[in-house]
Amino acid sequence: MSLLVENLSVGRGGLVLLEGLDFSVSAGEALVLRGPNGSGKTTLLRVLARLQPALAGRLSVESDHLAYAGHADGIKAQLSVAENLAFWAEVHGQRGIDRALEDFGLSDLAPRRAGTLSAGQKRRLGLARLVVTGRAIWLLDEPTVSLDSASVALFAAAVQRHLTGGGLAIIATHIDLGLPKARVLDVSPYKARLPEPGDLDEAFL
Ligand SMILES: Nc1ncnc2c1ncn2[C@@H]1O[C@H](COP(=O)(O)OP(=O)(O)OP(=O)(O)O)[C@@H](O)[C@H]1O
Repeated sequence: MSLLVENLSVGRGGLVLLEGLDFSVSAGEALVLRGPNGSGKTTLLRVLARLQPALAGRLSVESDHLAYAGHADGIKAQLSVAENLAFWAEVHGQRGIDRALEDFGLSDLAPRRAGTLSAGQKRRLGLARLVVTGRAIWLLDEPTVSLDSASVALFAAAVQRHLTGGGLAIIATHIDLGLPKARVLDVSPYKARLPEPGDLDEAFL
């Protein structure tokens, strides 16, 4: 199990944001993406998750192994916490939600309608979804937003268990997750050069 990126360029809205990215992540490893607001971390994660195409370069990963958690929690408000997780488990052909409930401190909230959860509880449910997918490659965008320090520790422990079990994780975050062995990739050096006025074709001026 691995994810390999070679000379990758990514962008949004017609602009190249990052170019020349080269990295690989293997089973058992976590890669933390860092960089200022707007530098392109979300865009990179969306490309890795195959939600949008790369502009250039190569991405080698098996799509069937990907689990993406973006800014939206993807929670069904009318269903209970347990029903949400059971739904996602079934979608991914998995059984059993107890470990996900325990990992994210949701056991007591299992019967609660998800729409009534607090922001941090919703986020924990959104992250617990990853566990029930049974997928090996977690792509996580700002996973700790709304989480208190105890919940950040729960999340870090869940990621560590995932890595120990042979999974891998790529995580965009501005905070220290407390994952001692995680590698850090600062995307800033890969920032694409903006086109100079002289680069524009006269026909378009
Ligand atoms: N749908 C879109 N259309 C055009 N531009 C976009 C779109 N989405 C994002 N952008 C722009 O792309 C750039 C990169 O955004 P991105 O969300 O990838 O950055 P980020 O590094 O994840 O930022 P943050 O740390 O704030 O989450 C930003 O300038 C942003 O405004």
